[in-house]
Amino acid sequence: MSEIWLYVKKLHRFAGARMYLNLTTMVVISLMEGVGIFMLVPMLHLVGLFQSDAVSMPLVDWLLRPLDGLPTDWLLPAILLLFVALLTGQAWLQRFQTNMNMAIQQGYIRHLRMEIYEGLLQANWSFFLRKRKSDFNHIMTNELARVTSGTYLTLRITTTILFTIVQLVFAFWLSWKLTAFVLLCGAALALYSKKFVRRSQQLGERATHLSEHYMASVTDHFNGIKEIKSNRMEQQHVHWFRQLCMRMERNFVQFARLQSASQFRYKIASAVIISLFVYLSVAFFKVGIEQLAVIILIFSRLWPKLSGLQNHWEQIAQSIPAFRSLLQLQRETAEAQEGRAENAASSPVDIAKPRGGVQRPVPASPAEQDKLEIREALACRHLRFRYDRNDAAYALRNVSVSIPANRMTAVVGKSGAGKSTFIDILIGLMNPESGEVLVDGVPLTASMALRLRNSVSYVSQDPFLFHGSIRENLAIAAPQASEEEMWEALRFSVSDGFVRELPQGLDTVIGDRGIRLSGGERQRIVLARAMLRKPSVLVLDEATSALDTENEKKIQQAIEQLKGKMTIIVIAHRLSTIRNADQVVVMDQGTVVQQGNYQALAADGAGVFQRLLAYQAQ
Ligand SMILES: Nc1ncnc2c1ncn2[C@@H]1O[C@H](COP(=O)(O)OP(=O)(O)OP(=O)(O)O)[C@@H](O)[C@H]1O
Repeated sequence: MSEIWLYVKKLHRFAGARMYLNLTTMVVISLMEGVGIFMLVPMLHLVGLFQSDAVSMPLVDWLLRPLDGLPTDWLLPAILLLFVALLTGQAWLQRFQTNMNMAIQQGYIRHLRMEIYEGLLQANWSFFLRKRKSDFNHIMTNELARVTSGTYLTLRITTTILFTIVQLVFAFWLSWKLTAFVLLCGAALALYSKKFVRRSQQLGERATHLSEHYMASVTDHFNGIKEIKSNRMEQQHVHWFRQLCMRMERNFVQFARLQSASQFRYKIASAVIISLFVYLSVAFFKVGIEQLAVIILIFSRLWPKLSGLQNHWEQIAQSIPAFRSLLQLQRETAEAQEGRAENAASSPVDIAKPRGGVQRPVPASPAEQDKLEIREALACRHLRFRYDRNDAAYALRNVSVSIPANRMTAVVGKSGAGKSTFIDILIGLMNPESGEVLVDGVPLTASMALRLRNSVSYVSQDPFLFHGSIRENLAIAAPQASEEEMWEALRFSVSDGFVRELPQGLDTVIGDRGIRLSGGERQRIVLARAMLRKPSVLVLDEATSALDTENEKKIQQAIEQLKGKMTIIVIAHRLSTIRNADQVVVMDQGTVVQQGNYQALAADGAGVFQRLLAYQAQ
């Protein structure tokens, strides 16, 4: 339950006075409804249905006092007019409250979405290494919807309780004995219904687990659709998917059954209670017919609200696991914020939970565009790093390298040697377990790392393009870039030719992850995008691996023109591409085994580099 209150408090912080106005409006609406019910008595009296005098009813006397001086013939129209005015006022307020509710609810959803998304984007890279990406989709869609509807239901329960209290005050006024009797029955029913709430929570946990699984599998399957189709694995996937869908269906049906079973019992109980109630009123409490009519009216309005309360309660219990998942994610992202001082010392695997509530993501401290330029060298000393501290294997062991500014450094080595890990630490994406990164001799802090990355353009082995036009994919890196600058960047990456030939040129939509382009074309667009940022450090991690020799050569020449203007770090498997590097760093099993210029390393017969060259020459 504490999770729910945290989100109700968030709603309170978000909606502020509007939340109180909303609650107050609800109370006023229920008061008006109570008064409307009371007014039925004098109306029925005036049309001759009730024999006794209406003024024997408490409150009615007070309500009708303003009509005292009126002639008898005007009394009924006057009361009817009042009745219409009252119901019109109530309907207006109801409309106002519904609209306000919707505005608050939708605003709250947007607020939560933004909070989670910002929190995620500001989390450090180590956080993402531990997580399954589909879980974010799941939380941001399904779980967020469950949480917002759960929060809203909690508010509705609060207003229903307020409504109930107001109506009960009316009922107590009329007959405290009958009201106490109904309340006792209600309490007994609520106790009996606890088991339904418990079961709802269990089903909710299963629903969370299943839909998480569903989202992860669907994402995986469509990411791997080419393999599935090429290897004719459709049937296995369909069969597996059917099983999962059936489990989800069973879970939802079970929850619906649980709800209908609890409503069924409520309905039977209400029939028994109403019968007992009427019998006791007439046989024991000797309640007047007007009071009995009003009490029955009040309870007939109240009882569905009480059974609705039970229904809402079960739905809230069902959504508690979603509250937990969301809260857990927000805590973890808050803890993994980039720029937090403690991140500098923490490993990716031992993040502690913050005590108390969710922390508001702290915006990245340095100004967004504040760049950290390297004047002399980007270096590291005695770096050691493990992806998992429970694992004995180190991805980096005692790595010390200096990368001179405005020169080209190539990092080479066998697959798994630690090249990408080294670069990730160098640009401050991850923190080493021990050792340090130095920018011009100054140890890299968490906030410096953010500024350093403002100066870096990183092109990965797996180029990221989104479903949009080439222009949009370029502009995401440099929104202010002019058309001419875009073409210049495309010329650099030898992609201006093929882009010009596309049906809509720069405005051609390239499909999901750039699927309508070839692997090499995708790499070239991403390289152009990297250049548009006008970086002072360019990191190319196997960035031209999918290119044909001719285009790779052209790009290589273009990159060489950059020497002296920016710091270039190239990770390459094809060693012919790094012949003109100023420095080559050779890695093997997490350590730097050789360092020097290409020719010197190639001449070293005992070195790893010569063996790598020899393999490629075969
Ligand atoms: N996210 C991760 N979690 C756990 N271990 C990892 C992770 N990423 C890499 N490793 C391990 O760390 C070691 C170094 O990997 P890294 O990706 O840095 O090698 P690499 O030299 O860049 O390889 P490649 O040339 O194949 O890209 C490998 O043993 C790898 O299995």
